[in-house]
Amino acid sequence: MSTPIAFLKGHGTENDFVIIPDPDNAIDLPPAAVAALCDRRAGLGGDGLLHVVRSAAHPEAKAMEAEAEWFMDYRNGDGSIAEMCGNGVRVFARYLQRAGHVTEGDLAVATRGGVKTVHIDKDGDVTVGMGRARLPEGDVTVSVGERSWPARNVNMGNPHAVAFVDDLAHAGTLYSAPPFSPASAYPDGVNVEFVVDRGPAHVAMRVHERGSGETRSCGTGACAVAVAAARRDGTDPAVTGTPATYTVDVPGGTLVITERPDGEIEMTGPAVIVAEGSIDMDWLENAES
Ligand SMILES: N[C@@H](CCC[C@H](N)C(=O)O)C(=O)O
Repeated sequence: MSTPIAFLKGHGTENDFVIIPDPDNAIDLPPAAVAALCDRRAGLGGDGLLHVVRSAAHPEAKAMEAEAEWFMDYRNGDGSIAEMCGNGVRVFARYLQRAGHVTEGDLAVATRGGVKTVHIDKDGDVTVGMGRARLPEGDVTVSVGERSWPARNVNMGNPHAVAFVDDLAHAGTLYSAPPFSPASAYPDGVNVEFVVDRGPAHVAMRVHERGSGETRSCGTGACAVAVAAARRDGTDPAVTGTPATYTVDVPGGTLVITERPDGEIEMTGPAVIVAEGSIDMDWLENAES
């Protein structure tokens, strides 16, 4: 029998993750293994997987090792790779704190989207510096059934299409990815957010995530929504010189997003570890094949 490997389970506003601590990058995690672990019925269940590796031990992170000791090797629930996961990096930091690798305060985490600065409160929220949003030009239309809406392109390291709707129920079941046009708009796929207003600088969203389906939260998505809502409201901190803060309700909780005059975006919310255990390697090897 193969040696079991350790896992933890955590979530940030109910965007949930299987966490695999692997400082030396010794565990092979092909897409089929990730998908099996994230399966909610036959596996552990998760929107995605956080592979916790020292930057020095991972070829994609080696160049960041001087800035950040740890690399978040993030995978979507279907096994695909994504550039960035905003809730994931907050849960990743909470894991490092719990494992004793870091204490509360500031730390740097390497991601495929670059090095991110995270601030951990001992028993409270975790804040991440998400970098700047890019707002590529281009008209995109997102559809659900007979309804369609113009969507704003927002890139937070990963691609988002943000559509303002009258009612979040109009997004339907979101069992499959909402179609968009032109079809060439997102050659690598896209995360789609549906947004309604709740009050001044306060919105609510649902999201269909690339590689995971509908999730109960998406951190990069919440940042994309906050920026799209601010621009729609005529607010641009780079112009006013004043930070803009938006509250974004997601089905799994609330995230608070601040965009500063230099364009840097910070996101704050809870990050929780809920369980730890070990994975039966015979099961995993069978599940992969
Ligand atoms: N849930 C994440 C985003 C994860 C990546 C996304 N599905 C993609 O493929 O870009 C978040 O909290 O940002």
